[in-house]
Amino acid sequence: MDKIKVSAVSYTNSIPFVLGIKSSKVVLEQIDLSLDIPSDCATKLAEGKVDIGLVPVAIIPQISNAEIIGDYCIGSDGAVDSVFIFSHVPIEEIKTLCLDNHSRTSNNLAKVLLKNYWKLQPNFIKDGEGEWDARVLIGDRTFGKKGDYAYVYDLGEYWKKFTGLPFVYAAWVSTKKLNPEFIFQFNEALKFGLSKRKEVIDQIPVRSDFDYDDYLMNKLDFDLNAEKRKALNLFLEYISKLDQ
Ligand SMILES: C=C(O[C@@H]1C=C(C(=O)O)C=C[C@H]1O)C(=O)O
Repeated sequence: MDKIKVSAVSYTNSIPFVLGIKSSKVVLEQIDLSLDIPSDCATKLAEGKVDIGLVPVAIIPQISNAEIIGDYCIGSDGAVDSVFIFSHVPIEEIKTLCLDNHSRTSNNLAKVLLKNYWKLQPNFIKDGEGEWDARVLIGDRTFGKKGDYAYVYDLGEYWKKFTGLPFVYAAWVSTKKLNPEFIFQFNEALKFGLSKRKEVIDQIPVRSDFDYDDYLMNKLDFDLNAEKRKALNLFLEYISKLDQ
């Protein structure tokens, strides 16, 4: 039987999921797993190169037959500590915001908040396209960087201020009709990985400028509950009203 192709995010936030998957013999023998930056997870799922991806939620409307599977996601309820607008000037003075080429969700979250919460209209550029006074940065590349910028805006925190809701950055999405038994086993593997977070943290070399324990245990919130689904639908609605 053909293996189910799975792409997961290659960042620290996904280590518990990956550990859970790798610990499940029954899941492992049914899949081919690759680890990719979020924008590549998205492209691989959109192009049919994988059947399941831990994909940035912003791309879900562009994928036909997309179905969220399981009970877990990469989310936060307030500040997440790895999704930022880093700026050299106060937010209302930003002229050009450089987007993060690893991201799909957080680039859109920045656009949604700038338009609807801060009521601002800066220019947006891709990395490498020119000068900027502020940038979106996500994932491990943000660790230890907060001190490098005069103004730091955690987008999970501002989404919560704006809507009162938690946020979903990435979810497990499948494009293939999967056997419910496999989905159950996959979900159990994710749950097991999350239960081993303390062990995961013990394996990561300590750094003085980033608190892995606080990040994986408190800031990230992996439960795809009803509030997060509500937030996800609201976010997708806001994205549909952006002039892209
Ligand atoms: C919280 C995060 O969630 C992520 C943010 C994503 C995005 O902006 O597209 C996609 C996947 C997740 O890794 C993060 O990477 O810091």
